[in-house]
Formats: sequence, C-alpha cells, structure tokens
Amino acid sequence: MPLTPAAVSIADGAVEIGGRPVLRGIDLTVGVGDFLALMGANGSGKSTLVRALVGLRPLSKGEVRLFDTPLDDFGTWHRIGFVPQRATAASGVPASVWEVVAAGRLTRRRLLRPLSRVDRAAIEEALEVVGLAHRRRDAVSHLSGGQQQRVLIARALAGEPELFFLDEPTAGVDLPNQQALAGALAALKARGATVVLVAHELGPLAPLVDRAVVMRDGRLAYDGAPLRDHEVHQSWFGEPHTHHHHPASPDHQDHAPRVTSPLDPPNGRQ
Ligand SMILES: Nc1ncnc2c1ncn2[C@@H]1O[C@H](COP(=O)(O)OP(=O)(O)OP(=O)(O)O)[C@@H](O)[C@H]1O
Repeated sequence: MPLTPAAVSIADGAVEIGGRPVLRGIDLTVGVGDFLALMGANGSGKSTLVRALVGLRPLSKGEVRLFDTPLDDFGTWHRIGFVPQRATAASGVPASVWEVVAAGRLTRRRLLRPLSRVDRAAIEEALEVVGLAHRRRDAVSHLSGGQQQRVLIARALAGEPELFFLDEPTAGVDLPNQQALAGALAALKARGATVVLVAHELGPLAPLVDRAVVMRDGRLAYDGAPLRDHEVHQSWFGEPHTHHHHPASPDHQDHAPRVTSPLDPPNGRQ
C-alpha cells in the first residue's frame, strides 16, 4: 500500500491519435498533495497526457483512476480543476472578469439556483488569490494575455478543486504575472491541493515543485527530484534515466545552468 493516497494515476496508458501512437507505456501515480511538473520538448505528449488524465482523450490501452475511482465511474468533477493550454478567455463576447470566474462555480451549484453566499465568497477569494479583484468589472478582452490566463486560473480556483491540472500556464506570460501565478499556486498547495503543471520552464514556480516528470517521444523519460534547466534538456534528448538526482550534490554545483532555452534544438539534431 502506498503511504499517500493517489489523486490521479495511469497504468500502462497508451493513446493513439489518427492511428498514430502518441503515448505509450505510461505509468504514473500522483499522490494527494503532490506538486508535479510535467516537462519535455514540444510534441513529446504532455498535453495529451493531461487530457487523458481528465478524460478528454480516450486511452487505447491502460487505465486512469481519479481519487482511486476508474475514470468512467468518476462523478465528482467539482474536485477537478483544469486550465487548458493557450486558452483565451476573450471570445468576442464582452464577458466581465467576475462573470468568467463565477462560471467556475457552475459545477458546484445546483441547477438554476442563484449564487449562494458560499459561491460568492469562493469567487471573491479566487479573484483575490490571482490579484484581479480590482479588475472584476472589466471586460476580459481588455486584459493582457497574462491577466486573461489568471482569469482562467481564478475560474478553476473558484470551483475549489482538490486536483488541479494546468497546461503551460506561464507560456507567453510576463514575469509579474508568473509571480502572481506562483502566489496563487502556493496558496492552493498550502490548502493541500494536488497540482499537475505542464511547463517548459518553471521560473518563479520552481520552488513549489516537489517532483518532475520529463516526457520524451510519448514516454516518461525521467521521474524524480526537480531538475535544473540543463538537466531537463539532457533528459529530453539524451538517454532516458529514472534515478533520482540530488541537486545539492557536488557534481551539480559546478555546472552553471544553460543560458539557452530548452526549446533550442539539441546540438547535431537540427
Ligand atoms: N488533435 C491532434 N491531432 C493530431 N495529432 C495530435 C493532436 N494532438 C496531439 N497530436 C500529436 O501528438 C503528439 C503529442 O502532442 P502534445 O500536444 O501532447 O505534446 P506536448 O508535449 O504537449 O507539446 P507542446 O509542448 O507543443 O504542447 C504530437 O506529435 C502532436 O502532433
């Protein structure tokens, strides 16, 4: 028996898209309260894995369990929060920040009931946590991309999820917005929530991460202690390795982190 109960797990998972294998042999268990960073190169399968874990992408093989319940039998979706990749809150409809965040409460509300005081308090708290309470009346379309991303995170937070998936929440987001996001996720973590975060670079989120998983070509290439940027780069393109790194060990202290982006093509593979 594992010491910590599992928030989400996938066993021998595979996904095919258009007959092409995109994920293969995925075994991953995320314990309650874990903060996991899912890393890897473009196209390595991170988004597909997150989609499979929330039931948006069917498995061709294997099983997903949410809070120890097979995905098909899982019914308490208000426990799950999901912020998809490159989502835009602005869709031409001039929704206000408050309205978008309030929409996150829908899975908790009973049908056609007005928002309760508890609902309103949760919406307020979510706005506070992402630092957008003062913008509540503004049209989402008037906000910057980073602020829109925070609106979407607040929408997911308003549902008070226990298990939260975020797909590249920092992509294209400036540093102050990344720092605000780190604060929001730290609050969520302190509350005991489980977080699965897809990220190319962790930036201000790095101190929150307990565990890193690196994907390569539809498989898990590394699972262990959080990696530095240059180590992630090696895991993406080098030999798969699954042993635990000890970032404080002397052989790591001599290496300065790579200045180049992990998105750069590896040497000799252009
Ligand atoms: N809807 C789709 N139709 C066809 N192929 C897809 C689809 N979604 C993903 N793929 C393919 O599956 C593979 C994994 O894609 P996925 O988006 O999961 O990777 P990723 O690691 O999240 O990449 P990125 O960092 O670019 O988001 C890629 O080869 C991609 O082209």
